[in-house]
Amino acid sequence: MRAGWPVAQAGQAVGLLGGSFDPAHAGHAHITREALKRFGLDRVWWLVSPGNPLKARGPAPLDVRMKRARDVMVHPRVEVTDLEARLGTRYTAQTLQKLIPRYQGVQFVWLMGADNLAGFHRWQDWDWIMESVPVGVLARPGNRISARRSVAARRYEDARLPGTASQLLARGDAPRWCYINLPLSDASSSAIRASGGWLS
Ligand SMILES: Nc1ncnc2c1ncn2[C@@H]1O[C@H](COP(=O)(O)OP(=O)(O)OP(=O)(O)O)[C@@H](O)[C@H]1O
Ligand SMILES: O=C(O)c1ccc[n+]([C@@H]2O[C@H](COP(=O)([O-])O)[C@@H](O)[C@H]2O)c1
Repeated sequence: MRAGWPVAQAGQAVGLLGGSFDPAHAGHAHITREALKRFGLDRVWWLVSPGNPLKARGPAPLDVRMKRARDVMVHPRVEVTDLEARLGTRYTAQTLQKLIPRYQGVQFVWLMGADNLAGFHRWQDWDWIMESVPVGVLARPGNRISARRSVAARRYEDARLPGTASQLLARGDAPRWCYINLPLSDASSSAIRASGGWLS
């Protein structure tokens, strides 16, 4: 593999946290540490997106967001990556379609905050994602009810693991997903941008 590609061994469980990270903040670091522990993951890779396909506004340059992300997330089992730029993908399903065969034997787990579960059914090939990798959802202030009532939560109700069984998320076949409660962080990139505290 080319230098710069993250490394994982067959048999390991790797969580993928995709985001614009515009900018990365303490909430991202918090849910990442929780996901490592609660979902029994070996590693987490942050996928710093070249640009969210559903957002009209372009983000700050990728190298600037990567640098900030590496400053915010310092952990021996977490890697900040530009994998989507390397793979030439912007949609999550396409990213997974390229990543899974590249890392044979690695069990990927898609991670996201509850706000993203609420709108997950608008993602490209979202049901393919559900059928292909376990999904770990992390509570976020204000999104509990919309996530619970979402199209994805209702369609895949039978595939939901209770929060008390979260350690099993990566240890079985998709579809399986798990919503975990955790101490909430109200940090958000949009609030940081609105306060002018980023790139000013
Ligand atoms: N405070 C938080 N609590 C739980 N999940 C979060 C939190 N902040 C971000 N996330 C999750 O992290 C992932 C990447 O988030 P993203 O880069 O979009 O940051 P954001 O703060 O949600 O940005 P924005 O405010 O611009 O929407 C998403 O799955 C999002 O749901
Ligand atoms: O694949 C899609 O259709 C899709 C639609 C919206 C968001 N995503 C992914 O969701 C992650 C969070 O996006 P964002 O912009 O809210 O940080 C990021 O990895 C995006 O690529 C993916």
